[in-house]
Amino acid sequence: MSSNLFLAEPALEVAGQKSKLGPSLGSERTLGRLEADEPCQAVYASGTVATPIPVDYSVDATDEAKLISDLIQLTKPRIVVMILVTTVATSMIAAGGWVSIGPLMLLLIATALVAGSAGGANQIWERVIDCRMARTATRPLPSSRLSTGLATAFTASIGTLGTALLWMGFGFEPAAVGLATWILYVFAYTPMKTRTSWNTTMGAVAGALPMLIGYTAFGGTLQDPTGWLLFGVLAAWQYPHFMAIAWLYRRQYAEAGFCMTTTVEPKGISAGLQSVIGSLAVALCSVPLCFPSQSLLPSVLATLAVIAATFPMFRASVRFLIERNDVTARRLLRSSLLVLPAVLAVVTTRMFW
Ligand code: HEM
Ligand SMILES: CC(C)=CCC/C(C)=C/CC/C(C)=C/COP(=O)(O)OP(=O)(O)O
Repeated sequence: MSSNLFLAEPALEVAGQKSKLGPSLGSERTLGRLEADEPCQAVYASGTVATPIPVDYSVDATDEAKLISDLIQLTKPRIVVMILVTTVATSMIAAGGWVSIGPLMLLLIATALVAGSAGGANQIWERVIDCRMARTATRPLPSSRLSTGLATAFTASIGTLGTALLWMGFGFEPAAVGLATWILYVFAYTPMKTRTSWNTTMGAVAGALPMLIGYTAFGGTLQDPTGWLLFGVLAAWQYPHFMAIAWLYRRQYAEAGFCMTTTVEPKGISAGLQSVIGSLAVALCSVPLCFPSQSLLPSVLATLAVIAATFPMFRASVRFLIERNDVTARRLLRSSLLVLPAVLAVVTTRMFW
């Protein structure tokens, strides 16, 4: 099914509405292949035209600060920070307790560089289609505050440096996992976004693989079930996390031509069901992680804590399934961002008992 079905949905008030993008997007440029670094004009459904002003970075220190800010924005820093939170947890779980601060800092820097490079490569790939969404049109590339050449050089440099640091500091496995994550995110997930709503499953795999970077860096191996349970927690978590987002931005996704669950099934029942099942799966993967040793009492207490930690996201998912609107979706998104660190905190704390 194409996302045009979504546009035909009268309940969503965009029936029959064609994208109002300027002609330069369709005729002069091919999606994903921007010939020149010209600023795109994003014309939103409301008719508002956004034409960002390119910045000449050579002028003064303020512009240097803007350049740095744009380079940081290119890396999707908030996602990177959350990945680092998971890396701290998985490192301690693999080590069975505290880890030395020096190696941990090196691991966090290396992981941030590889993850930031993946986010940058994704934004380079999507620099034209990102013009079509209000959410992404003001990013540094669509608005031509950053040139594609500079973004590519930066992305390649930090990716190479991060992979080298992972390899030299922690060996082959974490570096290979980092590289595999990068490749899956950039070359599998990113092109799938405009083709099939299964892209979320590919995104969930790519998004969860970094769990195995921290795990293998601090003594775990890819053969350990614990590492894959941690992978399962993050893979499952991404369904409620993203289904809320897919609902909130469903009109923008549809107008831009992205194929998401909420554009192929605009009533949102599928999104709601995936959120509920994802939330249950988070708990299901977390419980065995509460039993790292024979001692029963701490394991049972940790199990209760992990169920309590997951519950807000489960409840928000059920409410979203029953009543699909922006309020329930926003609550679900907010709870997802709190529940992941909470669950990981419980599972990590269990290592100290
Ligand atoms: C299928 C996988 C995923 C998809 C499609 C996805 C998509 C998104 C999108 C589109 C946003 C922006 C929402 C907005 O602009 O309001 C977002 C926000 C966020 N995502 Fe994800 N995400 C995924 C997985 C992950 C993973 C693996 C992490 C980290 C472990 C993560 C962490 C975050 C965080 C922290 C935010 C909040 C950032 C903010 O406040 O803007 N996401 N996600
Ligand atoms: C170590 C390493 C390589 C880590 C990389 C992990 C990583 C970047 C995970 C992101 C997960 C994800 C699918 C985000 C959404 O991207 P999107 O393209 O849907 O978001 P957008 O629409 O905001 O661009």
